[in-house]
Amino acid sequence: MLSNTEKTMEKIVNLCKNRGFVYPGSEIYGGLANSWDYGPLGVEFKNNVKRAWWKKFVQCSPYNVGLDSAILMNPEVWVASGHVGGFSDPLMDCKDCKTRHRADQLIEAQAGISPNGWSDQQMMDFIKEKGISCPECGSKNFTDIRKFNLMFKTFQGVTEDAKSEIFLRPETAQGIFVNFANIQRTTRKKLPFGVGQIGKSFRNEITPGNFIFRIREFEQMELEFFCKPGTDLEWFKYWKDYCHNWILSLGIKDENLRLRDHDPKELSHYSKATTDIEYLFPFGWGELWGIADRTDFDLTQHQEHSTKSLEYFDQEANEKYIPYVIEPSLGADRVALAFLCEAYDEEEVGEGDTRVVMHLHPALAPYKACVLPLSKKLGEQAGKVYERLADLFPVDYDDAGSIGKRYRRQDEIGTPFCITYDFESAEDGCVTVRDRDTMQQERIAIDALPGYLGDKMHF
Ligand SMILES: Nc1ncnc2c1ncn2[C@@H]1O[C@H](COP(=O)(O)OP(=O)(O)OP(=O)(O)O)[C@@H](O)[C@H]1O
Repeated sequence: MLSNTEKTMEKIVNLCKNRGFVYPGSEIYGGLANSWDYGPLGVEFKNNVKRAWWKKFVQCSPYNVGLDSAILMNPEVWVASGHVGGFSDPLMDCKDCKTRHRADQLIEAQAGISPNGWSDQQMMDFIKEKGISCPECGSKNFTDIRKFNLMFKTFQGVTEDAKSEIFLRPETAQGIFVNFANIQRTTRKKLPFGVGQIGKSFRNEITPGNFIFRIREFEQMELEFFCKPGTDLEWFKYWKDYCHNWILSLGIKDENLRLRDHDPKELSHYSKATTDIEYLFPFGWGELWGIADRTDFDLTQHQEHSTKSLEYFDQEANEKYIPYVIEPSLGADRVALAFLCEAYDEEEVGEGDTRVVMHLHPALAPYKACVLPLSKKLGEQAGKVYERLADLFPVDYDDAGSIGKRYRRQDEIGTPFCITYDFESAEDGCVTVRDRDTMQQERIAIDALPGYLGDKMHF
């Protein structure tokens, strides 16, 4: 089994392009930098990632409900949230090769420390003092830091003036905060409760890259969990463990994960505690999931700016207060990339023979099984097995080439089971099921297949 540092992004990206997981965006027009399209396998896979999140964070949680709020919001929302004034990255240009960089990322990459919470001046001083250099040309000749707002701006309606200016949301969370009172009133939920949402977000990133790790149009899976002030640190721990377990249960190894607590100097001014769950990508450690205790900051801001009360009446305590919020925020594309990196493997099978295999958890695999007739003559009966299963799960059908070649094609796209219909199948009502990971085969009754596959998808 390859370790994560032995895997290369090049091989993973090529597999994704060649097998229809992810294509470069607008490719026939020469592409659009850092935009990607999910192909036939990619859309199934990414939907499975989102479903797996929804299942555990909304469906199975006794506390949480879901929401799907609009991408375009009243611009005042972004004033209240702090995004208009503060959602910017520290940008620096290399005066020699003219490349553009994020000062915080240069420090992190070259000095190995996180400058979260530092002022621009502190970063500039540090860069000069430690001789941080341009990763492209090695020069130390940088411009001063300029602030660059990451929100995409456009216009609503026919007039393109300041009054019709509108933003594409840079996070889904604010849609939850502005609906807090609606949701609480209509569901009659008592604290603690949470609201989960999956949706597109847009950030005009200065340095996008590393395939789908950092893109300008991406999807987030966010939970805003509202609780009584004073209970927040307990819930912070609860959700941190819950997130960690979710990711382990879908096949990511703990050795490729690290939970990094922000130290007090690094914390945002409104946050009491923040932990990032980081993953060891082939290009190094990267943030996967940000989990933060945001106190009552967001609801207080919206209460002030909207002048609508966002207080909660606690019947038991007979008091009113603004709830505290715990926010676990995860990028769907970013965690999809982590699952792809984790799953990718090249294995020796027999002398001088290797196979490429994606060990995706069955819940995430684009196809749960592939039905293979041993001979084309068995196509009609095998087709019936396929139809029966296709009604329940996404499954593939392949009758081209030798069984060995067909297995390899399915291994490469992560199909966990290959189901061979052979000349005995009509008589004994059974098929041979081959397991992708162990390559072991077992004989299973056709009638038992739905239950067999269903059990394997559990996590
Ligand atoms: N440009 C992006 N492309 C893909 N996913 C993203 C992007 N920006 C954020 N995310 C995802 O959304 C999550 C929450 O967003 P958050 O604002 O906390 O990120 P961030 O701390 O700004 O990330 P980074 O430091 O990597 O820019 C991140 O942990 C990540 O999984």
